[in-house]
Amino acid sequence: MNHPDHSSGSRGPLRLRRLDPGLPVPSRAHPSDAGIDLFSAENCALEPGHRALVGTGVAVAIPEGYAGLVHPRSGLAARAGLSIVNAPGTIDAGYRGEIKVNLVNLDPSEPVHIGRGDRIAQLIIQRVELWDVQEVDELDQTDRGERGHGSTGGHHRLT
Ligand SMILES: O=c1ccn([C@H]2C[C@H](O)[C@@H](COP(=O)(O)OP(=O)(O)OP(=O)(O)O)O2)c(=O)[nH]1
Ligand SMILES: [Mg+2]
Repeated sequence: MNHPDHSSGSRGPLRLRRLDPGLPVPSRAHPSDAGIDLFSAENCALEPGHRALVGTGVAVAIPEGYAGLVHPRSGLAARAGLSIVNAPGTIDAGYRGEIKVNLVNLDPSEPVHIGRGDRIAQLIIQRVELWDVQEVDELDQTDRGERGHGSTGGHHRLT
């Protein structure tokens, strides 16, 4: 069966520069995966609760109207407690610097060792709408109104 190629559409592929040619070009592990896996350009050790801004050795040119979101990888999260402080990190369309990942070790007792070349995060490119902001005196009335932060209940065994 033929599968149409939705990988790049008419906008072309994501343009990426390797700032560190010793690392492979980031790619999807499977053709239909959402995330492009990003490599660590560094070796680092993270003690429990500690964080580090880790380079990926790549810069990208995301087209206007899109953003890059840097998400954690679930395997490393489950196995080692590795996450990202600002998950998901936002890569603006105009940004041409190195993508960096603010890794954090959420394991309570074990350090996490990151090796150069390890896949530490995944980049997801999403369409975004670029809204202007207009200040107003009144907002429209809705059923929810100002109720939030658990106002609908449903937290098992919490008051
Ligand atoms: O995980 C991340 C998040 C951001 N960035 C880069 C790309 C992004 O376009 C830029 C700014 O990110 P953001 O707007 O989230 O940070 P800020 O603290 O608001 O910085 P700025 O004042 O530069 O906008 O930093 C990364 O490399 N990795
Ligand atoms: Mg900003």
